Amino acid sequence: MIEAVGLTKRYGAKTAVYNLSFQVRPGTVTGFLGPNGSGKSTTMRMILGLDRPTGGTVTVGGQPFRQTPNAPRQVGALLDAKAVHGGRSARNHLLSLAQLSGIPARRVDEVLGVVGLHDVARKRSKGFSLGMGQRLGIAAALLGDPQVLLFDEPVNGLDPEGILWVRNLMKGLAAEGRTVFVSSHLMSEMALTAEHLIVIGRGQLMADMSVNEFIARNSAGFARVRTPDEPNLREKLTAALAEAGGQVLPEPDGALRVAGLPLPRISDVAHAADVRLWELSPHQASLEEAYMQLTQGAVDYRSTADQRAGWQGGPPAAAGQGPQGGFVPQPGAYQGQPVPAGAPQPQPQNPYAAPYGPPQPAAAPAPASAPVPASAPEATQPDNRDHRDDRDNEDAR
Ligand SMILES: Nc1ncnc2c1ncn2[C@@H]1O[C@H](COP(=O)(O)OP(=O)(O)OP(=O)(O)O)[C@@H](O)[C@H]1O
Repeated sequence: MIEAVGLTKRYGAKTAVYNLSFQVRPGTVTGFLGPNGSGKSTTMRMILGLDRPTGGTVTVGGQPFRQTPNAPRQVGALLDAKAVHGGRSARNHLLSLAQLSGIPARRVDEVLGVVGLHDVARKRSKGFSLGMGQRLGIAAALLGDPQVLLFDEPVNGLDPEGILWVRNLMKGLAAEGRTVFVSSHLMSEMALTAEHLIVIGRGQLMADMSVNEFIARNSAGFARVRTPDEPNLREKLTAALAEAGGQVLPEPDGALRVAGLPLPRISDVAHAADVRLWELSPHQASLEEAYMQLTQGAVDYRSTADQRAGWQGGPPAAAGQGPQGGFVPQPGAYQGQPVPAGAPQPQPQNPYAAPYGPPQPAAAPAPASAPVPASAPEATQPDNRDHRDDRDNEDAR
């Protein structure tokens, strides 16, 4: 298990990570998400003892990484796949790592087989494609057969087959009871790979919960409604639903997406308007939409075009798209419980984002593991990173 308590990292005036507390448990893949510059790599480097925290602690298996006996056999990591001596062959690169940690040479050939690089094992890695480099980095992480694995953007540069391979590898490692902590920007991929998510924004914890709970809390549900294909029925229903307080959007296939009204109310409104329904189904947004919603205020770098357009997150999810591309009915407004008048609103999880979508019925209270920091960290400074000047990085070398 990885455990961070009050983890903080400052680089001069810049606060990269602030008061971060979380646990990464064995037996599941835990996704680590956050916008660019939110502190994911810094957190991973602190877990691995490569950066020293300014405050707080982080342990792996109960001990700080630097005090872990025979650490490469306990913890494996892929942080930067390019951090390889390009003049060496893949096999020699892994052999040198194995020798440093007392790992037998036969394990090198094993992991080359696992990552599918056996045919190019004797080729110099400087000729490797991005995807091959990622595979070599993953091989290095697996070398010590560790119980704890950290992967920073492991699918970077991989083709669809490689992405599928990484997904199955991560799940397989977790199924063996290992702790697997993986950062990624690919939401759809995370939805398929991770069961649990830790989301940070500007160095602070924003969410620590299962993928399903994350989607349920951070995206508004909606209903898909379809009328018979007869003149004016759709328009008539649209007007009646809007009158009843619903937000109605046309779907490309002729159906309507309705937010803000429970399913029974939609049915009653349609009945009163004398419109027959051919479809009335509950839907939930995708992980990507939920993520955009949660992190929209915590993004450091955004196109000026997005700012001019008042960008508020991604486009609505494709009709009926759940996290795995399927339908995900959620408890709430669309599952038959009427919304009581004056019902308490859920407490927003997100310290940055404004509420989005229609009001939802009262949600379960936020878990203790997802606190909103009481005080904001120092103002974000422009990215002026310079690893050459960073003493912690010098220590690590
Ligand atoms: N050595 C350093 N010196 C100064 N600032 C740094 C250093 N390392 C990181 N930072 C800053 O800390 C913040 C967090 O950076 P970090 O690389 O951890 O984010 P990230 O979430 O991994 O980003 P990305 O998704 O873009 O890789 C950034 O604003 C970055 O500029």
